[in-house]
Amino acid sequence: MPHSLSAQGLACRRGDRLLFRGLSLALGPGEALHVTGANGTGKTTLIRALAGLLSPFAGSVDHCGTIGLVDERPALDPDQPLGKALAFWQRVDGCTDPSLALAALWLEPLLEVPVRYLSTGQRKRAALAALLNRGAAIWLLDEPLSGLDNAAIAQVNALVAQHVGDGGIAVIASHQPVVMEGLKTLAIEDYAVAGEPG
Ligand SMILES: Nc1ncnc2c1ncn2[C@@H]1O[C@H](COP(=O)(O)OP(=O)(O)OP(=O)(O)O)[C@@H](O)[C@H]1O
Repeated sequence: MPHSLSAQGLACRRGDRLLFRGLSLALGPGEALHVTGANGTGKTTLIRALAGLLSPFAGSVDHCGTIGLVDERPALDPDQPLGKALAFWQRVDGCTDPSLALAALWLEPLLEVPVRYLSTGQRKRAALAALLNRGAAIWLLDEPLSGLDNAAIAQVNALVAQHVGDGGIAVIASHQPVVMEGLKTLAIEDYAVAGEPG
């Protein structure tokens, strides 16, 4: 069955506040969506709902294909050298050749460095390498460009474009511009609940 990700009539609340409602989307192979919105409007909440980590208040999410999530939590053991921390996920994800991901994100010189010593941008690149190694069809990326320098931003844009060009699906929540042909956009404010400031 082809990969897909969809949401119907989604409403999500955090605490006692309804953030958005009536949000529907449908993505198939080779489609990408840029989720935009001011701080606190619910981009992270939407990504977590799409990942199945948060139950929506109303509506539903369906997907077909493996999900790979990158968010502010890199899920890499801070006490391990980067190479070992990544190797843990390589075993979990059944990745036999991490060399492409390490090269694509310029991580080879950092493999002996404990994760806790990595800079913000280096840590983000490491999380993206783990995503590449996962081989997931559906990428859910929450602020994947934050903390990255210009070269890394260009590289991540290229990697996402390549993933989508290869038939993958990507949802990218980002304040920064995402450069990709055919990219759809979802402004989360369009689904904000009236009288509920962000
Ligand atoms: N566990 C929680 N309990 C209560 N409120 C929460 C919780 N987590 C988040 N919120 C609130 O929900 C709102 C949406 O948060 P969310 O992280 O989804 O926004 P965002 O659009 O991703 O923001 P940003 O651009 O700053 O990353 C915010 O007002 C936030 O304070």
